[in-house]
Amino acid sequence: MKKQQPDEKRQQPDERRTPAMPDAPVILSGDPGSFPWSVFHERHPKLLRQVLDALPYGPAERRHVEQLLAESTTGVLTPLPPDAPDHEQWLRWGERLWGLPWGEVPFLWAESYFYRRLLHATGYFTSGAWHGVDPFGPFKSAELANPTVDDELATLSALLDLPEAKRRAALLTSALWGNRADLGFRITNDPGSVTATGLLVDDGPLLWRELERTAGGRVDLVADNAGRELLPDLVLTDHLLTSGLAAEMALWVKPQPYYVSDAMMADVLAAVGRLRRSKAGAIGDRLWRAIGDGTLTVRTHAFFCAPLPYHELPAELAAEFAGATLTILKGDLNYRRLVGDRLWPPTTPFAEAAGHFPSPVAALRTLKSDVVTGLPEAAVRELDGTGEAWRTSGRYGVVQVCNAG
Ligand SMILES: O=P(O)(O)OC[C@@]1(O)O[C@H](CO)[C@@H](O)[C@@H]1O
Repeated sequence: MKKQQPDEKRQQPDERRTPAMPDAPVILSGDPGSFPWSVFHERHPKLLRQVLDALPYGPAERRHVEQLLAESTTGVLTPLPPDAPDHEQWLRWGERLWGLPWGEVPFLWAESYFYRRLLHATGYFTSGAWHGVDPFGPFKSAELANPTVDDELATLSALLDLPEAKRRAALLTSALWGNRADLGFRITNDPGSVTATGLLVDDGPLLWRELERTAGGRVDLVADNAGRELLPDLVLTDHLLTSGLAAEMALWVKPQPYYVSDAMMADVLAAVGRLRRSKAGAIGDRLWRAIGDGTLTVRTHAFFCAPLPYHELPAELAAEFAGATLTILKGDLNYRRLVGDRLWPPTTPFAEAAGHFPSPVAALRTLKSDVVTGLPEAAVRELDGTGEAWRTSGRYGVVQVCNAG
């Protein structure tokens, strides 16, 4: 008999919205040598060292961070303390998982919980001096302050002068490859050595056709990383609004620090401010006004830091997305949550894995984890033949669309 995977035991909240998931194995992180194992045993130790170097946390916070590292690499899952504001919520999310070694629960679940525990260790939710201090804040600020960002913004601004077809392709390309800029990924990958090589699926033309077909509606963009990824996302947002392809936009961000550089409201404000002080100042000013008059709403929800796939969207969030003419999901983690963090055969049709989403959906994603769907068989054969870690190298990307009319 097949061994039951931990997240198969959990009751699905709404069977009507949850298609029968095929039997692809859920990704776990306990296998030495696997990518998820390296995240816990190589990436996280470096990350925690950088966090402790970047801010003068006191002995108690430092001790808690060291304890988290030990627990998440060699220990078992223990719940948040009872006075944590989301203690009950996590107890439910982790039902039947508490007490298991971290490597034996779904990778997506364990990574999400790691970031939540880091906030606990650094006092983010505890009343006291460190309350509300983003442990990744120094990295995010340093990235935006980098003088090379000025050149990138000048280039992005110049895209708007290109002829329509070229402009569209360039805007998507910038938003897509901007996803390589995530700070978590760069902890174990030298950005200089990672050159983008290939778009494995390009549904870009279909995406623009869908935007034209539904012009005048509300387009949602589920952001991923702050800084260098969010800047091109904002330029794309501005274009969709000024061109009339979207009458309104919703930009969904994380409610709290997560996966190192994931964008929160504070990061949106910092990025818009950075745009306003650059050669792309006109774009920044338009976005500022759009936020002010409600044409662009920045939104968030606790579910964006939940350890669950989008098959389990809470009803109120599913209803919000159902009102979008198109939802654009950025990045690797959103992709994992959209299709389910499973070892799908890479030729599994994207629509089969993503068709449950409440609106037409487009994924702009650089491949930085094992999950992938919708690839042509010949491409998979060729990539496998290279011996390269193509699923996790950040050198490949996809633009995939599903549920379009
Ligand atoms: O969502 P993002 O920012 O594109 O990527 C998140 C990421 O860095 O985190 C995971 C490993 O920690 C991988 O799935 C992926 O590489």
